Amino acid sequence: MSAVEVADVTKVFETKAGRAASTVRALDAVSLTVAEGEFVALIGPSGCGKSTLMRLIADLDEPSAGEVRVFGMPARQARLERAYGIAFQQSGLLPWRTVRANVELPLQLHGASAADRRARADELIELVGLAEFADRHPDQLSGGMQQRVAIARALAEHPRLLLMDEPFGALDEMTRERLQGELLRIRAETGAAVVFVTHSIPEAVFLADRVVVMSPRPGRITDVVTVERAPVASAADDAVRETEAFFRSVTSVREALHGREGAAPRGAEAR
Ligand SMILES: Nc1ncnc2c1ncn2[C@@H]1O[C@H](COP(=O)(O)OP(=O)(O)OP(=O)(O)O)[C@@H](O)[C@H]1O
Repeated sequence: MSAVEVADVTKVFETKAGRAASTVRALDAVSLTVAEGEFVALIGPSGCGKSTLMRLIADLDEPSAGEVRVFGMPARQARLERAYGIAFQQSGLLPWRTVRANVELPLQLHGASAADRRARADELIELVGLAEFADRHPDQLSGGMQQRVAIARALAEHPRLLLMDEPFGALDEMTRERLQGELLRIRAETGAAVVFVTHSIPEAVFLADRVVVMSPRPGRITDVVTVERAPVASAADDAVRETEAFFRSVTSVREALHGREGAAPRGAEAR
């Protein structure tokens, strides 16, 4: 079974400017399959529909045509069964709650006992390296630490899928690279599939098994680059970033994104 199956999905938004109504075709016949445990990065120019696609997978909006399935279920059912965790660019933490209380929130909303909540939250806070900060409030943490809390919260209910929309977009480069390594380590521990939106080619290549390249609006999938892995000890190792294999994959994604003279798009299938 696949983690995510997007089949021939089109999304058209109706917009109103004054009295005139118009439509925006954000996604056009997009098909994408993400296997269980697979890490897929979505990359493409601003406005090409990456966030729209994520919102459709998360059932925060509905496709105009086509179908989204998550672990074989309709997107609505997957949301109700809490089959995935979400971390978006703004960490979305509640400022009046401590780190621990933020991580506990989804468990509390879904009726876990106080003792279970606390045990799970402490385990996750440890996993993201914030044990000393469990009783702090978000405004006492750096941006990178806040994102780690958001990731811990997304993992609270043992999701087999993480949906991440530019979660590291607002961070400085060093923090960002450190969190990328941490995300890979966490993913190796949890075995979760990840769909990850980014504007950064090196970030996509470092993290993903496959990089899905989208075209300017209306968003279509124009290329899928399978990342070449260098034979290093661990995928999360920073040394990966200096390997020939890494550079080759970066070049492949860059060419797919910016187009090669005379190269025709390879079609819309992701697999
Ligand atoms: N609720 C909405 N109503 C009308 N148009 C929308 C709505 N949401 C998105 N759009 C339009 O759909 C297109 C795709 O937007 P989306 O946010 O998915 O792009 P994106 O690839 O995530 O962009 P960015 O990289 O800049 O975050 C844009 O033209 C946007 O203006």
